Amino acid sequence: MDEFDLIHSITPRTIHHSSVDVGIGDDAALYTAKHGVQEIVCVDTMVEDVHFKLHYSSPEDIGYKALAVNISDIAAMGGIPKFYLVSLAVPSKWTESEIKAMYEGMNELAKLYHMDLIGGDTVSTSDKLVVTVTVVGEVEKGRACLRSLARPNDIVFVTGEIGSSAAGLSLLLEETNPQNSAIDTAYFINRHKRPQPRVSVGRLCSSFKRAALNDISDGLASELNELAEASCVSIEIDESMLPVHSDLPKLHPNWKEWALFGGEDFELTGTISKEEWEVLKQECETRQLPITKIGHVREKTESNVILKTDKTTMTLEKKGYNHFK
Ligand SMILES: Nc1ncnc2c1ncn2[C@@H]1O[C@H](COP(=O)(O)OP(=O)(O)O)[C@@H](O)[C@H]1O
Ligand SMILES: Cc1ncc(C[n+]2csc(CCOP(=O)(O)OP(=O)(O)O)c2C)c(N)n1
Ligand SMILES: [Mg+2]
Ligand SMILES: [Mg+2]
Ligand SMILES: [Mg+2]
Repeated sequence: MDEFDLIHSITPRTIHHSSVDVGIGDDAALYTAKHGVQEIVCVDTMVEDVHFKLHYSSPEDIGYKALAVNISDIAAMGGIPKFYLVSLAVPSKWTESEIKAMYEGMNELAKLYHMDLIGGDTVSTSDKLVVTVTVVGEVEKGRACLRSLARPNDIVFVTGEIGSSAAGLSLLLEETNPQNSAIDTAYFINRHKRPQPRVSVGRLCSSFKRAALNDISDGLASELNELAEASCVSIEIDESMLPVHSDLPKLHPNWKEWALFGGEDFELTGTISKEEWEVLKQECETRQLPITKIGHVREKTESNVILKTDKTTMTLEKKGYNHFK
């Protein structure tokens, strides 16, 4: 396989945004930034055997998720994703058609969000596949949903459902073997392989006076701790209010661990004032975007995050996925 042929073959024929002055083909990309908006830039890497295994992930799945997790970070800022760059370290055993299939997976999402591939890098590696995606997006000036914007008495919410991705991973790794054949295991596996970034909810949140957001990559507990730390507040959530799929408890007795610490839900969790919550909830309902109140924000105490169950009240530690633990 020739590196230059590959680059040529993945170069988009059409560009959605006329603000792209130079895309793939020069030393760097050029685009003209707009007035009145802030540019958002984020990058996330996925590594074979750390983020996915090849025996259950197709090249399309890998490409899809590598872009999805970055779009999710743009969503968590309340922004619109616009451009992406892809850096690949590919083991020599990969064929050109497998690499192109990875781009097909990315393209599925890029089409949905009218995003343009504007650059990247390609190198060979002797061992595992490494995919790094950078996404550029934008948000109206001053409207980003920063982690530091939570205030006492705010409502704490989460979109969609949590724990399903971790359940899917557990099924894929055959750590969970459901006895109940009525459970749609493919649903959970799909939630793990094909997370749906919550751009619409992020955009709605950015239209309110003040909303804090974080996307759930490392797990709800970890992300709520980050929100509490960044805003110098404490967050109290109620276990009985956590939105989970009705089959999740049937899959494993430890399903609550999946919901709180599993991660990779790529849902949004955040906070908003009580008054604005009522409007946000209504707007989400109208658009059929699932969103659930799970607790509220308090003045800072020793515990950053407090979990209330029917029996106890405890500190919810910043436990979850951690690359160096
Ligand atoms: N190796 C690194 N060098 C510089 N900044 C980093 C590095 N790793 C992470 N960051 C920054 O630290 C912050 C938290 O990163 P991370 O936990 O990966 O966020 P997320 O979960 O949203 O992807 C982000 O602002 C990110 O850009
Ligand atoms: C084979 C395999 N083992 C474990 C996991 C679980 N896992 C890997 S990384 C991760 C956290 C999210 O990834 P990270 O690189 O921390 O993304 P970021 O927080 O930067 O968005 C989780 C839950 C997985 N997806 N695949
Ligand atoms: Mg990251
Ligand atoms: Mg994030
Ligand atoms: Mg992480």
